[in-house]
Order: sequence, then C-alpha cells, then structure tokens
Amino acid sequence: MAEAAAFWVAYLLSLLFLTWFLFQKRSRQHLPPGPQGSYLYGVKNQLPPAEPWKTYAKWSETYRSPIISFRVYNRTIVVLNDIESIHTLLDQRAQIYSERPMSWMYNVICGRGKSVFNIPASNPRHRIYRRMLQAGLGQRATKEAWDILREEAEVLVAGLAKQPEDWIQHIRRNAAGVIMKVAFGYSIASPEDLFIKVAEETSKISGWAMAPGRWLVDYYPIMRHIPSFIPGTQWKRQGLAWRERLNYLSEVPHNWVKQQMKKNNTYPKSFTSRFLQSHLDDEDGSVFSKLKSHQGGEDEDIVKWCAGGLYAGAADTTVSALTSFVLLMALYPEVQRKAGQEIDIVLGIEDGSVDSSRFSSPISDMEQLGALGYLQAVMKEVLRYAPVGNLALPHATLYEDQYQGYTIPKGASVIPNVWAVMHDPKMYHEPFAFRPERFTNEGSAEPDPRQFAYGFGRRSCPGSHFAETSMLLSMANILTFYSITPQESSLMEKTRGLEFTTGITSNIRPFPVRITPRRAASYAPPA
Ligand code: HEM
Repeated sequence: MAEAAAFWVAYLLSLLFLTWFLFQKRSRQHLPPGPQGSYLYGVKNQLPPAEPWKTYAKWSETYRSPIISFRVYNRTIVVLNDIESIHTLLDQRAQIYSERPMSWMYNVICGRGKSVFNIPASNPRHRIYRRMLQAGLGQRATKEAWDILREEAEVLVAGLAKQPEDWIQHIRRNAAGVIMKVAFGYSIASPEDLFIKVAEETSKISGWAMAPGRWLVDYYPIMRHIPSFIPGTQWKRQGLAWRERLNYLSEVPHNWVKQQMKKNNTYPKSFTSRFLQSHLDDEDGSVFSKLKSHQGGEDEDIVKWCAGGLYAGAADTTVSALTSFVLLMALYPEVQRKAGQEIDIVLGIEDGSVDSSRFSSPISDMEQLGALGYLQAVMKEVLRYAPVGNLALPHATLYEDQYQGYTIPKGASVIPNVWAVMHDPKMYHEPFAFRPERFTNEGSAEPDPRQFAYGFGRRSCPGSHFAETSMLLSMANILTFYSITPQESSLMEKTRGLEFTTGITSNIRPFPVRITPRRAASYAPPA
C-alpha cells in the first residue's frame, strides 16, 4: 500500500512539473488571443455544456480576432471563426492541418487508432481508406445504390402512416436500413435487430471513450504505461475491457458477410463483399490491386475499418438533417407548400394519380431528383440554418505553423466553427432567417453552404454525395405523401426561438408536430 502511495505521489509531481514546463513554453509562443483559464485546467471549467459554437463566436468578438486559442489541461485548442482562416489553413495547408487530435484513451488503450475518423492523415492507410470510401460512396456507387435508397424511402413513408408520432424513429430506421444494406448487404428487421444493437453499442462506448476532458491520460499520455493492477487505475481496466468488446463488435457484421459469401453464390452484394471479392480475384483495376502498399491480411482489416466508418458516418448525420427538415416544414408552411407544388409539377402528380396506400416512390431515378430545384434549395437552407456538424470534427496540426503573425503549435487541435460561418452576416443576408430563396436567385444567390457543411481538406466528408441523394429522396417522398403541421403549442417555438441539441451532430430540438396525409383521395394506411 505504501509503495502504491509513493508511486502516485511521484507520478503527480512529475505531471505537475510537465504542466509547468508546457505552461512556460506556451507563454513564450505568440498564440492567437483567447481566455487564459486556470493554471492547471486551462478553460476546462469555462466551456459551456450546450452550444459551445456560440461561446467560441462570442470569444472571437471579445478578443477581436476570427482566430482564437485557449488551453484545456496542456492541450492548445485553436478555433477558426471565419471562412478565410478555415479555407487558408484546412484546405490550402491541408498537408499540415489534416491530423486528428490524439485520443490516447480511445486510439491506444481501446485500440481504435485505425478507425477512419481517428487515423492520422499522415498514416498511408488514410489515403487507402479515402480511395475505398470514394469508390463505395461516390457518384457511381450512389447510382448503384439507388434501388436500396428507393426501397428504404418507401419503408419510411409507409412507417409514417402507421405511427406518425414516432416520426424520428422512422427517420432513424431509414438511415440504419440504408447503411446496413450498403455496407454489409444486411436487411434490418426491426429496431431490436442484432446489427442495430451492435452498431449502437459501438457508438455508445466510442462516445464515452472519446469524451473530451474526461480522461487524464488524453492530456498526460505517459499515464498509459501505468500497469492496470495498481490501485486507482480503474480507468485503464475500463479502457481495456472496452477494447475487447469493441474488437468483438466489429467482427459481428464482417463475419456475417464472409459466411454469406461462403454459403451461396447469390449472397447480397455490399461494400464489404465487393472489396473482399475483388481482393480474392485480385482483379486488375480493383482498388486493392491499384494500391500496392498493403500486405497479406492487412487488406481484410482495411475493409473492416472502412465498413465500420460507413455506419459511424451515416448513423446520425442524415437523421439530424431530416429531423430539422421536418420541424422547419412545420414552422414554414409556405416553404412546404412551394416544395410540394414543385414535386407535383415536375413529377406530373395529380391528387388521384399517386397510390397513397402503397407508398411507392414517385421518383424513379436520380435525374428526377436533379430537377427539383426548389427542394434542393430547401436542403441547402436546412444544412445552413441548422448545421449537422456545427464544429465539423476537430483537425490537428502535424507541424508548427504561422498564420497572420500567430503561432499554431504542433499537435494543436484546430476546430472550424462552421456555425459561425453559416451565420456570418457578411456571407448570408439575415442569417437567422430560414429562407431557401437565398439559393434560388440565380446571379445573386448566396454561397452554397455545402462547401462548409461537410468539413474541409483531406478530411472532408466522403459521404456527401450519397447523403444528399438519400436526404433529397426522403424529403421528396415525405412531401409527396404528407402534410406537416405544428401542434398549437409548437407555434410558440417560432416566436421564442429554436433550441438545438449539442453533440458531434446537432439538430433542432424536437417539438410536437402532426404528420397527416397530404392527399385524402385513395388514402388507406396499410394494416
Ligand atoms: C448530412 C449528412 C452528412 C454531413 C453533414 C456530414 C458531415 C461530415 C463532417 C463535417 C465530417 C468531418 C470533416 C472534417 O473533419 O473536416 C465528416 C466526415 C466523415 N463522414 Fe460525413 N457527413 C454526412 C453524411 C455522411 C454519410 C452518409 C457517410 C457515410 C455513408 C459519411 C461518412 C463520413 C466519413 C467516413 C468521414 C470521416 C472522414 C475522415 O476522417 O477522413 N458522412 N462528415
């Protein structure tokens, strides 16, 4: 016991010394301005639990600089609050600014350092991942997934007829249904489905293990060497248990695909099966045969991590955007009416001409989606008004850099404040008004928010094209069959101002809406 106590005293003293050393070093650097915070924690206790993007924008005003910095424990965090700094640093200097902040708990102790989201861009694997994801989610792949997208959009609108009050669950199910089929060729049967449970447990554990500020080892990585049998290292035992569980969970869908491929020739084609097969064939022109940097069993490991990244990327993002869309349609009936009218005109729909009892999608191909110009403007305005990723995801620097006379240290976390850009009055006239028309006036149209909604540089979202096709199709189907109105009490929301959820993804905080059939004729909900 005395030995353990001596160990901890020595340990804490060395941490204190390290903090002092880094503090001295930091105070000699000319960092961007920002709040100082306390000696030990930095601003950890000043970070608000909700909507931190607003606080960063305020600090940017207070310190009269679009680029600000502060410290949490010993880590320097730089926030970019305007498009100029974001574009210069994250896009133009992408070779320096495309790392991710190191999470020692998640990457090392839990063994998740190879995940698509966390792997450093300087690791050659990241390039391979990006090319595979491009092949699996780009324009051609999205076209190939059209039937899946259409089928799942039909399940969504049919579900809304049965339990309209559970509309968020139906949107959630739609996102999971699409991505499970695309990634693994797996059809989910119910919200209790094994694959859904596996994916949800993975993202829950990942959320705990990556929670910023929660694990001291993230700031003082030397702690990772402490043996887990020493008293007071419950955190390490927890991390190691999570490691085992996460490894097991990532095997479940991957092994299922392999079994299907072994069992029969008519197995469902998917991202995983295509890459596994192209590896077996080693066919010329496959992504693997072009990327010769891989060796032996590494290929399969790469496929597994990429397929895991598909679910992680798709699970909450389109759900957030569609949730905000439904709520905004309830609050802006004129926008809803115009979008519905466009659908009717472009698709030649008259009230009696859609079979509302079968919910078959009136949109037969991607070209028809392309013709819905107003609906596309609505989608852009949803992505601007209620950004899914208000802070995108943090990048980190590979080297020290200089910008406008400031030093950006090596290893600093660099956060683009997407919310500030989307609500910058220099870019968007009356930025807090929801007005899709800002994107329809040719010649005077405001900047396309999709340039900012999907992140930046070498880390920008590889799923953007796929996501937009999926979202537009769902939006068009919802507005074909349904009318969305606010409950009386919800009208207050508009006058009081909307609230937004806080997390890696964000959406308007849900309030009660009514989803009713838009076309009374021939409407008969399925039994
Ligand atoms: C509304 C829909 C979506 C939005 C707004 C969105 C936004 C983003 C953002 C902001 C990032 C971080 C970019 C950065 O670090 O600079 C990202 C990364 C990523 N997204 Fe998306 N996303 C969406 C849908 C999807 C979908 C449907 C998928 C997959 C099917 C996907 C897969 C990914 C992946 C794999 C990454 C990690 C890229 C990397 O770290 O190299 N996303 N996304």
